[in-house]
Amino acid sequence: MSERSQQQTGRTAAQVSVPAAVRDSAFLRACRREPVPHTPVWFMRQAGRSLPEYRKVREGVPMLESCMRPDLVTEITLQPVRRHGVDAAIFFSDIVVPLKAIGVDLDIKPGVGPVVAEPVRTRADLERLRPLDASDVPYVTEAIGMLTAELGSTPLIGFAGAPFTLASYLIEGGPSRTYENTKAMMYGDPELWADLVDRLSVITSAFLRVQIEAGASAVQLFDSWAGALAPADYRRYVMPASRKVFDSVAGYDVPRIHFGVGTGELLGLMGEAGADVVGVDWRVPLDEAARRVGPGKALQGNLDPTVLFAPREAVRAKTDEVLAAAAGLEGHVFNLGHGVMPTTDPDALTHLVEYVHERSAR
Ligand SMILES: Cc1c2[nH]c(c1CCC(=O)O)Cc1[nH]c(c(CCC(=O)O)c1C)Cc1[nH]c(c(CCC(=O)O)c1C)Cc1[nH]c(c(C)c1CCC(=O)O)C2
Repeated sequence: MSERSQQQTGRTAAQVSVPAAVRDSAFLRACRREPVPHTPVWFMRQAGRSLPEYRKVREGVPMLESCMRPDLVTEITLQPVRRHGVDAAIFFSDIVVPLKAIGVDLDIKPGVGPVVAEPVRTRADLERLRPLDASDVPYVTEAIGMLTAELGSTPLIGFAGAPFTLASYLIEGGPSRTYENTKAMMYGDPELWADLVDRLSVITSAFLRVQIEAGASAVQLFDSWAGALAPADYRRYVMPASRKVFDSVAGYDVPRIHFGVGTGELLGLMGEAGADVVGVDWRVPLDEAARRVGPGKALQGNLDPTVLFAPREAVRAKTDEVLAAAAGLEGHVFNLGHGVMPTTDPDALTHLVEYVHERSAR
């Protein structure tokens, strides 16, 4: 833990404690690979456009503004917990919120995603990326305080974007399918690239620590687009920065989850970067994923989110396949292989939570 954040809170990592009832939840037990009464379930993007109550409270409020209003953050985070009975809440925010908080000119465009006004391409551009401090994101601390009071024994997952995925938005200026400018910097100016992802690791580490110190009892590092990389390039250009993030929160009693899409070839390395739980998309069955990740780590996943558009019997059959592949794992957190799609029927999600609980009850 940095001296700076110790000064801010007057606490050391060992003094930030998770309440016993939260610590004993099925979700946190599964993350620690301990026996569970049932397989815990939560969904990436469980809060959001699939829920009519979300669309209602978001009416007329831009995405980034909603992330900065503790009353809205609290309400939106709680909505899927109330409706679906999931085993964990995920803090409502976005991976670009810490960048916005340090003054990067960006917006989240509906249906598009994050768009950066002036993409980062040169050494001079790096100067815009100063470290983040708890005082830059007071609304995060406030919202998490309100949330943990409401959530009782339900754990709250904090999250951040990993350096590679954040760098891709900053360099491309928005979403990309090819990451051509990102890779051009990575291969063409490795020193500039290393400086960029190092700065991002400092920002991301601070953002996760703020959430943990405010009461988040697990953290997920989203390297959503890392699947665009070959393993050797991931190891060389990305893993050191992600490892730095995981190391910076290693002293807390809080599991660290790492997730990306299309990362079948990277699962071992993503575990090695410092995760306690490795997230798996739907392309690799969980028993095979466990072989790739190796012992000592729990897995999270991995129902294809589009399965929820099929009839109930098909959803149940595909869920049984996931549970069967996970049967020999040391720890399993049920999730989708990527986020809930906005057009998903919310009742299908509620049914899925009930079904996983029922089928996995021990
Ligand atoms: C890549 C990424 C982003 N943001 C995030 C990631 C990593 C997760 C992943 O791989 O999907 C992380 C994220 N973004 C959001 C959450 C909330 C918590 C949750 O999972 O419920 C989380 C965990 C809210 C959001 N973030 C965003 C929305 C939609 C905005 C809206 O409802 O108006 C939500 C609910 C916007 C956003 N922000 C981003 C994208 C691609 C989009 C979607 C663009 C669109 O389809 O409109 C960047």
